[in-house]
Amino acid sequence: MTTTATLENPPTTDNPVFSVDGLWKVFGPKADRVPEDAELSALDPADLRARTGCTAAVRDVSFDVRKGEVFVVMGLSGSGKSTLVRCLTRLIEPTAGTICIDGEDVRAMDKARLRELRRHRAAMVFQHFGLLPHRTVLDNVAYGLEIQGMGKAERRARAAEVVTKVGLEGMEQRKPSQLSGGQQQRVGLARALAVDPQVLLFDEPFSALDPLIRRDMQEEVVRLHREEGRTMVFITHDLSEALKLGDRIALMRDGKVVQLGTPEEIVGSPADGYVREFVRDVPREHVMTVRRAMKPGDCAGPAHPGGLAPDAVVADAIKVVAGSGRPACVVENGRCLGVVDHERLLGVVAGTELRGGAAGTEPRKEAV
Ligand SMILES: Nc1ncnc2c1ncn2[C@@H]1O[C@H](COP(=O)(O)OP(=O)(O)OP(=O)(O)O)[C@@H](O)[C@H]1O
Repeated sequence: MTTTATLENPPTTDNPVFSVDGLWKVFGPKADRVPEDAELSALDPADLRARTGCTAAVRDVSFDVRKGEVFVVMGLSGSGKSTLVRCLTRLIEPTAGTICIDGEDVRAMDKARLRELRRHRAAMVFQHFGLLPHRTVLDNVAYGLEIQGMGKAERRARAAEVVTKVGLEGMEQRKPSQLSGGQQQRVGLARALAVDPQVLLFDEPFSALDPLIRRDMQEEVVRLHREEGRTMVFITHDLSEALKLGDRIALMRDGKVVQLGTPEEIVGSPADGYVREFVRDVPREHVMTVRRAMKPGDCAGPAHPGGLAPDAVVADAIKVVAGSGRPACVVENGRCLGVVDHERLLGVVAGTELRGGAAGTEPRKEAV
């Protein structure tokens, strides 16, 4: 389920695109006092509401979005996902904390700078695509460029390029009502892409689509990400979507980030009982990699049978091991990093490799 595709520009840890620290968004009367007051800020949501009439939609959240990654914000309805992502460009005003984009303080931006941020640097793709009904596909896609003041010929040429990129070639002159839901969503995506933003912010963009079209669109995002290495922040309440798209996932509950990690870390080393329950039914073999499943160490043989890449998922390794009837090597740059056999692979499927309490990305314990 994970995106193991090789990126031309893999995510980097230096110079995050967004850097968020101690972020709070409290709705309700005298919201400002909540983050400042140790007693109030420690209350659970129901008690806080009873005491103050306030809802803390985002509670003391800190994270970086790295350049080139797909950063997924996941959680159940009401956990604070939309509020958090809207705070990034101040579509919702944060109550406390800091937000920087490329080192620039978003909370200190004036109106003009904010407009520039939303138009050029961090474009949002909404669930309801916000298409203009009387305009053609091409003009809808060109709309963001028009707002930026780009001339007609230039913006139409640019829009035509992006329309092709999202697979809508030949539909340029249609109106939105003449498109399917998935095609409309592609127009919304193309419109955001046309302005060539540094970051794309997706707010549950595919939740209204039927499952097959949804899968198509997910693959489209994976493809765009692979080809362009564009930084994306993606909200979803759908775990399989999060696991499929995310390089890293922030799992939210009651306004807090309860775990931030790769799909493999979240599924393989849940931070607490809530996360464990959340990921209980995930087919682990589609998420866990052989790097984690292998017995580390060179096989000492000359041939390295199997030749699995370290990021191959266990499901693929099972096919290799079952096909050959013998253990397979995990190989990187011609070097054997370790070996997986059927026992290790089954241990991952069964979840028994967690026994002994593996945590974070530490080497896992022996399968039993
Ligand atoms: N304008 C508002 N005024 C008061 N409370 C709000 C407001 N907007 C959101 N909330 C509350 O903040 C909490 C988080 O809402 P938010 O919409 O961010 O959650 P979400 O995880 O995006 O949910 P969903 O998946 O249903 O969209 C909820 O309890 C919600 O009721």
